[in-house]
Amino acid sequence: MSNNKDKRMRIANAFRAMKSIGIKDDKVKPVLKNLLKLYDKNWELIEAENYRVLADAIFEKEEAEAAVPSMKIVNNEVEDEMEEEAQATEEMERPLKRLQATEEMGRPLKRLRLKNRGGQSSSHTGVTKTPLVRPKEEPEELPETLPLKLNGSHGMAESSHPDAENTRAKQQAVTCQSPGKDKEKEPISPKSLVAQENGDPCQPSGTSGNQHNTPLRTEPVSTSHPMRLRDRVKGSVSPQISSKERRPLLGSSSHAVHLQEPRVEPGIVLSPKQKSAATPPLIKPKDEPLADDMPLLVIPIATISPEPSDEGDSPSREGISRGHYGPEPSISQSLNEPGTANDTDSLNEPGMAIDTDSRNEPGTANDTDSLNEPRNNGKETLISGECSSDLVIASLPSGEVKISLSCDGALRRPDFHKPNLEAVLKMVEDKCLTSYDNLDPNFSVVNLLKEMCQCYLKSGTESNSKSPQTTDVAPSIDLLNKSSAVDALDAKVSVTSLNRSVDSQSKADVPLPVTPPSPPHSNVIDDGSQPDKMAAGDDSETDKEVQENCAEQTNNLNTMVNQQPQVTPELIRSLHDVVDIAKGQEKVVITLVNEVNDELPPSFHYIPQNALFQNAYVNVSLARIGDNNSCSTCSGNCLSLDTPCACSHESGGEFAYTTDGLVKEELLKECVSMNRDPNKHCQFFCKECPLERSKSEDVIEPCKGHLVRKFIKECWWKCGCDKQCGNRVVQRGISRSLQVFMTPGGKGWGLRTLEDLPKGAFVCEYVGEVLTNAELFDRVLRSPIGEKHSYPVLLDADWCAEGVLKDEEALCLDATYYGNVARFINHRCYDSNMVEIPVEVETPDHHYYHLAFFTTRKVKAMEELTWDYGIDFDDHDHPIKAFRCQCGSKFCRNIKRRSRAARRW
Ligand SMILES: C[S@@+](CC[C@H](N)C(=O)[O-])C[C@H]1O[C@@H](n2cnc3c(N)ncnc32)[C@H](O)[C@@H]1O
Repeated sequence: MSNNKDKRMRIANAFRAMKSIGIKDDKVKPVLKNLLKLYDKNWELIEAENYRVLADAIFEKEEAEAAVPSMKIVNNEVEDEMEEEAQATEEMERPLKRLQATEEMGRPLKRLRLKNRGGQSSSHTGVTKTPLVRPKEEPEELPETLPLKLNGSHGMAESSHPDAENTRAKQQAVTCQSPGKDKEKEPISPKSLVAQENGDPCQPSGTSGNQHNTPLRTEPVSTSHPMRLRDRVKGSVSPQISSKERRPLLGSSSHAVHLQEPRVEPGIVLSPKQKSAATPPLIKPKDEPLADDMPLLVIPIATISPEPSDEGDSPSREGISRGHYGPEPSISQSLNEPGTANDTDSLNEPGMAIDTDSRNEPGTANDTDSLNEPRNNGKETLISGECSSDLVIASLPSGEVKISLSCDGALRRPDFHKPNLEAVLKMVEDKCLTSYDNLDPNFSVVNLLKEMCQCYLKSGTESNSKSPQTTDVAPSIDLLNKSSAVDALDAKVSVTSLNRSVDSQSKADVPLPVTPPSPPHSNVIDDGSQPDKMAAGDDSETDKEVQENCAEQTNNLNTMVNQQPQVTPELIRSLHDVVDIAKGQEKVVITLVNEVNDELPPSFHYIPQNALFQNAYVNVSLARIGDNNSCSTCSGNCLSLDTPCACSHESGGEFAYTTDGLVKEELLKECVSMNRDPNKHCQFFCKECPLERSKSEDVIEPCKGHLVRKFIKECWWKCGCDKQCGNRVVQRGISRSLQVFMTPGGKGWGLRTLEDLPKGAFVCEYVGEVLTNAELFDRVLRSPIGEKHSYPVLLDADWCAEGVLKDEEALCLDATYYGNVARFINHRCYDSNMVEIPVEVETPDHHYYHLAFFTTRKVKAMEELTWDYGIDFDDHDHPIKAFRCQCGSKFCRNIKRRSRAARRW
């Protein structure tokens, strides 16, 4: 990448990063310029910690501008001096637009390689029984880059001509029978192989010897379920590890932008799970729409609670907010007792909202309508001697700080009516002015609170190495004590977090979280009905379960722990990510919530589209797309044509999507059935399986079989239709409202929908780095002990197209370091509510395709989205131990295994 391009890219990325946390471009520009100058164009400093320096500088500039109006003049002077930066600035918008355009087109961010290759085929196998998969026709134009064909002895694909298909079908051991019958017949071809690693960290779980001994089992038997590449247990992997140096680096002169071997930045390594912690409810109300520019999610950072007058009991020293006058509550009491305020009615000062509300359900800092029910059905009674009030400060990563004041004592008075907020403030100011000699006559509570926010932010970011109990918010406390606002609020102030401290001492002090982990079945949100019913789209049982689960989820929102935060850069960054883990790269904001423990958002790079790693070879040349693979004469929406255009050939002459953008029933059913009952579907056995070859080139095991998958083919660049054409669904990206959340059932993070989804709806694509299998194996084997590789997916849906796939053609996706929301989708045995379907977009070459998730039935808002990884829990010999499945499905394969084992015992 040239310097200029690099620079433009970095500028664009900086803008993008800021945008993702709600900072507008015009705010970024001058600050970025100044920083570039200040750091002598050292981008690393600016990019570090997700552009923290830049974000801080923008915040500081805003603060300074509020206080010092001449700030802009300074900037102008700098601007004059920085001719070169000005030039760079002019270019800032362009790369952004270019990037956006690229992303909209749904293609990988990188340019793909052009190089000769062997064994290519543009056609799908004709062996499938299903009408939706048709042989594709060979491109009419033969580009220079058209790969060389392999010779027949390797069983290579030739063309989609029926004869050729037949030939290939013969060359391939394609079968619709149990794979166990055929696998032993497959020749092992060790010739011309170089030594490869042993160990099998990523062997698909459906490929065990066990499996072949039990061909009638109903579990998936092919390797086409990518998630069978299991989490690796380091110790169990053979030490005879090969290195990738033995593999030639192919296409090193390629135009593709290659990712370097990613490193997980030490600064964002997650802290171990704090089992006894609970985080605040970060969720927005499910029925509120997400705003594009301003996420509605409020992230409660701190509660400032009036302390009881007895100083000796100060909870601030314990890192625990009491939030009440009167008897000291337990932590769990303080969660649900009055003490934290919601913000319903606000007086919106610029950049700050001060909310006073005495009607809200205490204990919640979210502005969640569903939680704002009056207590006791609105009938409040005065409890003599009890009075409490809380001040809650919540901040959005965009910089907006929200302060909520809850006056619980008022709730208890039947004669209470909501006063005018301005009058209240005026009263407070007057009181302060008359009570204190040394106050500035210009003193105002609003300014005081503003200051408090600033001090809070500053102290939070400066208190890394200090004890969270005492130092995080000391400046705020000092400020308030000095300014007498404490008295104005008729209380002293302690500051606590709604999140849990990672400090060991407070761990000991703080009770266990209030949200207990659910047993496997209690967290089942998906339908647990009979498979046939599922396939038939019977959603009635589902609805009931979903409602129950929604109620459960909503109830969980009421649970919140007032605990001390350790405000670290990691926490700050993760809070940024909480608002939109996609960092503005998707059309929708994707929030993240953790109502279960204090685990921070995981560390990975969000990418909205696949990115090539090193050796993976994907040919997307336009020349490969022939007239039979595109509809150049179409215009507008292909789905509105009387006669389906050429792009429907792949799916048997009719489009895969309905006019509503949903996958058609028949195709959906077929794909679901393929996962649920793979033995009923066509499987094929490679002459020389790339997967086995990746494991060991010394002794290549016979292919364990792959399902012949059905493809959806979408219109693409050579087509005449427009971007809104109904045959372009996956390439338009995520459009549904999704949320990453911490599952209560021990599955870690999961993905859920915030809106009702119809059956057949596109949810998201599985996005990650495109690797060769060999690269993946190397990566897994080299990964540090304890680092889990839970995110690989095989792209083997059409490996049957050729006899021997070259290394660089047998691809997989790894979302461990770079990925999208799909990396959070958990597994559910058998009756998952999503199914993966391969989608052809930019190349007819099925070595590479998009793996898209579609709903298998109606899915209710707040339901967890799941898919069946196809894990074989009976594969005891697998070097990677499968996780203990907590899917909660009635058909859980792991539960069966466990109960079988118990019976044997
Ligand atoms: C693709 S990741 C899914 C996201 C993951 N839960 C996380 O927190 O990042 C796959 C990993 O999630 C966990 N997982 C997924 N489904 C599960 C299930 N049904 N039961 C238990 N753990 C599961 C396993 O640790 C698995 O290796």
